[in-house]
Amino acid sequence: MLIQVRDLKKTYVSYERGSSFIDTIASLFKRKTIEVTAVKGLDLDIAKGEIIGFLGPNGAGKSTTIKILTGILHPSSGEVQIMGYTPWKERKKYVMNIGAVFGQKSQLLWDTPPLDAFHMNKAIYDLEEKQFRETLDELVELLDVAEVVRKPTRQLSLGERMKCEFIMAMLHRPSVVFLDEPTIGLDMISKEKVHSFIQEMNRKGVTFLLTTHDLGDIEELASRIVVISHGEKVFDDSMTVLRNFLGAKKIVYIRTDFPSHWKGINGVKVLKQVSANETELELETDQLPLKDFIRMVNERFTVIDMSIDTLPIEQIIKEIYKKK
Ligand SMILES: Nc1ncnc2c1ncn2[C@@H]1O[C@H](COP(=O)(O)OP(=O)(O)OP(=O)(O)O)[C@@H](O)[C@H]1O
Repeated sequence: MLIQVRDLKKTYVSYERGSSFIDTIASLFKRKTIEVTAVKGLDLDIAKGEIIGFLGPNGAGKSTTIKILTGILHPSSGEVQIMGYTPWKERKKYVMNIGAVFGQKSQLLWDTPPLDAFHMNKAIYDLEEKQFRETLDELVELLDVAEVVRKPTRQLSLGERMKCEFIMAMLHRPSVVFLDEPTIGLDMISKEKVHSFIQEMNRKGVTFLLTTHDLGDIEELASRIVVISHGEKVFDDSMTVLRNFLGAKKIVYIRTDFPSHWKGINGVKVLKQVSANETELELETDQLPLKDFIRMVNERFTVIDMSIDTLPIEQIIKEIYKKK
């Protein structure tokens, strides 16, 4: 295993501050502690080459976990082994092997071109000139930013800047890359570019842990989904299993030549009567298999139009969040 997390716990301890003057004075003598357990015994195994979609509602403990895995934060207890390193113990050596991209935080320098920041990283990571050149040329070509990297960062569009953030994170050829909301604020085309870049890097063997609230990122990229809620893992499996989480449900839109009636049919629920002849249905295929449903529809109605979809992933994730 490339990443191994065992019974990871993190409790933050803070002190309650009084709101009144008297409370403030009193707190100088006796401070009331507040404990928040952000991560409550997390186990996680990630193999080389996986792209993990790491999801959870606000306050679930995602950032806390990522901070521990990148070595920024010490856990309260538990073990983490990433490529043989314990991140918070051997941070200097460890960071040579990892990269990170934060959608909301820049690693570039505002007033200078990204190219200067790339050279700064070359010095920090002590990269050989030849390797640095080769990697830089490859990344610049892949992301199509030959002109962009020469302009001051403050003049770049968000999409251009994000591409440069990726170059910054990948120059030292890390094996594991942590992505935190890497497509936040990007338009569809820039998102696609970022997605295909991540996929290309993944084909070359890079493992990604992707934290995002954007389910488009997850659907496009993740080979496995890990969901945490209130500091505990509530789901860890493939996208296929996730899609079947609420049972084998399908959403059927159907337009018939005359008004259709669905009352009393086992496994069929009307979600929306779009118009007299158009209906949106939820089909429970455990109770009424798709082939039987289609046969029944053909016997009863003349179908003008029909579409059959899986449940929207948003709905499934919402149910998983509620699980805890
Ligand atoms: N430095 C801190 N001191 C005290 N409590 C903290 C601290 N950092 C985080 N917490 C608390 O720990 C819990 C988990 O927070 P965390 O930031 O890890 O969640 P998250 O899943 O990343 O949320 P979001 O999606 O909103 O970024 C929250 O209840 C939060 O208030």
